[in-house]
Amino acid sequence: MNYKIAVIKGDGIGPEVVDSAVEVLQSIGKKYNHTFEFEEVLAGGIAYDAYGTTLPEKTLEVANNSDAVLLGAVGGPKWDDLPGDQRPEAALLGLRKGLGLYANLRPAILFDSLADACPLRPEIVEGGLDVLVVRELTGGLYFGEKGYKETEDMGKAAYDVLIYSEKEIERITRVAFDMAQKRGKVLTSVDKANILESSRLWRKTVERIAKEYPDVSLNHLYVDNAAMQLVRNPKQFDVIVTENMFGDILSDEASMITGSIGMLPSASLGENNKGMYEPVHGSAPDIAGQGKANPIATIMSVAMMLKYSFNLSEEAENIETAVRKALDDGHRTSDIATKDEKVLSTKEMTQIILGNI
Ligand SMILES: NC(=O)c1ccc[n+]([C@@H]2O[C@H](COP(=O)([O-])OP(=O)(O)OC[C@H]3O[C@@H](n4cnc5c(N)ncnc54)[C@H](O)[C@@H]3O)[C@@H](O)[C@H]2O)c1
Ligand SMILES: CC(C)[C@H](C(=O)O)[C@@H](O)C(=O)O
Ligand SMILES: [Mg+2]
Repeated sequence: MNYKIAVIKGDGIGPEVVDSAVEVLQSIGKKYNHTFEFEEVLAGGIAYDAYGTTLPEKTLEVANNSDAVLLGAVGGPKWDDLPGDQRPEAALLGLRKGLGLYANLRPAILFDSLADACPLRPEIVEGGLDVLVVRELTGGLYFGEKGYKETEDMGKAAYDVLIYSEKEIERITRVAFDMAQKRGKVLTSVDKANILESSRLWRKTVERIAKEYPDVSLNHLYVDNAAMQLVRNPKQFDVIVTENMFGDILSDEASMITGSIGMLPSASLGENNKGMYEPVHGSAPDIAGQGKANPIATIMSVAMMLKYSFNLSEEAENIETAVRKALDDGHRTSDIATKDEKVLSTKEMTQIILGNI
């Protein structure tokens, strides 16, 4: 089969980790006789420098006309002083909204051989860890009305509105229940229903949808407690569903349990098979251009692309097995290396994984 992939490398370590993932896709293509056609387009700071806009129309058009999108990361100190709607990060939100990608899957899996890289005590993560964060991606604080206003006695103020409709909550809840049904059948919905009106609607809606999934056990946690429970006893979680901002924060926290944020992939999905695949981490300006970035999050993101957008489960598993073997054989980038382990560069780790495909 022929698959068209829009490639958006972005800023910082984005190009380094995307190059690794593209090589992995090419190798899978050769092995299984698929043609992956890549079209590179710009978004983020690099697009701002080239065209004066972080999300050129052509980028959205190519993304829309592709079977899937592969994205590195956007942003960096160079563009931090731009107005909010012109920042590189706004391009990412534009892509998510523009492509209708409301469901963000962020699986946090602790590989056995990385137990040493996990900052939690061994007995807390014994037997492995496999948590899926299902993050709502096109609503909430990120997309509500925002702006500035003058107050009477406190001077200038800024605001971001947190708004969720029932429909938005229903569709992400269904995605989470569907996922839980295929996994451990436990769903934890995370909100702040003791304070936020939007969370009270969230909880009520999740409970209503739960009636369609009697085989899945549902529980609710407030987000502050969920953040604590993730480090106290992460094994209690199977699937977590939550709104945009809480999901952003909890998935970074979950990533560290897997050893490093450099390990966590993601899939952003909508109503059809088209998805955008990106590592959970950012552009890591502190290590950009040094060949230090861990490419595994992006490589595992293309495994998710094969599974969710192209329905190529065997090929996806081949990538997962290749990554697992590289780790089992003791290969480490700097973020997951402990003590005296030899540290590999981005390219060296990629070569090891390619050798396992
Ligand atoms: N999806 C995205 O495009 C995305 C996501 C998060 C942050 N950002 C942007 O990235 C920039 C930097 O943000 P930040 O520093 O808060 O978060 P970050 O994820 O870029 O980096 C946090 C820390 O993790 C390390 N790290 C991240 N990815 C790594 C990898 N693959 N291998 C090894 N170490 C890795 C970094 O070196 C840094 O110390 C900001 O402009 C931010 O807005 C973009
Ligand atoms: C860069 C930023 C807009 C983005 C988000 O908050 O969604 C990032 O942190 C992520 O987790 O993908
Ligand atoms: Mg984030």
